[in-house]
Amino acid sequence: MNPADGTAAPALELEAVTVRYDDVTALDGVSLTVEPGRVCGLVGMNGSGKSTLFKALMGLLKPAAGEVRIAGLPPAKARKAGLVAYVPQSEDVDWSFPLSVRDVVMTGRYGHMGPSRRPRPADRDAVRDALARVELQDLADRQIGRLSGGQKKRAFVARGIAQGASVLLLDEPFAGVDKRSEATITALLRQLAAEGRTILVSTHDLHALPQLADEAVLLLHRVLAHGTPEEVLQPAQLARAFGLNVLADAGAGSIAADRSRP
Ligand SMILES: Nc1ncnc2c1ncn2[C@@H]1O[C@H](COP(=O)(O)OP(=O)(O)OP(=O)(O)O)[C@@H](O)[C@H]1O
Repeated sequence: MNPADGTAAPALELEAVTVRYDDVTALDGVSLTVEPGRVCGLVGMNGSGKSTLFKALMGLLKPAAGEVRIAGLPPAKARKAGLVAYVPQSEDVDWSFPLSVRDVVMTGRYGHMGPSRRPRPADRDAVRDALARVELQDLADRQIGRLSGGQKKRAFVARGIAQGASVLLLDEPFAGVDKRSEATITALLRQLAAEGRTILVSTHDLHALPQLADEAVLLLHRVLAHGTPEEVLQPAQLARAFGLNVLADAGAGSIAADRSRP
């Protein structure tokens, strides 16, 4: 809540945020506001700063300048309060870790447990409900690495649901995922937003953006455009974000920029 006027704070707010890795400026004065209950698609070429933006929102990277707030709170406080959940890129997860799907979802409850981390009935109920929500209840005992790409993403979304997060950050949930799983995850994210959660999701699938997102951001270290998916997907905007090759692709009936990445 905004104490000044009693209105709800934006779900996500960045104000002139600059993040540097030594001499690389990954984010350069990024300002962005996303209101509660929205799905916002984050689009940009490889290296444009999307993962850095997520890490800044999670408080994992400290901006050299500017301010980040989640539901009006600094990221560390929002994270401690369990308000924000992160679904990382698949490469950033050790899938050989000996945890079942249920165990992974249970880690979302740690903030609700005491220091012993012993699950109580309320924690088990929350995990069961979250698994049902993403339709993974039948695979709950399977080792997490033995899921398909789409199922792994759903397990992490379930972790965020069990946590009770109001903001979900998803870094390329559709990478390496087939079209059917992509549709399932899209429908799930839309339902979660309809219930009032806020979703920021990076994606390379520009064709699917209008079905996925209420609004979109085009990033190239700065915010090049922020508007409806239709506004953001204008060829002139895409050319600025991706270079001219995307225009040639669009002419050939494909605007899925750099999907050929390894
Ligand atoms: N740990 C790091 N040390 C140095 N430079 C980094 C580091 N992480 C990212 N960068 C650089 O910061 C810039 C933004 O990287 P980031 O990973 O945020 O991009 P991205 O849009 O998520 O890319 P991708 O689509 O490939 O995941 C790039 O130039 C990248 O090389």
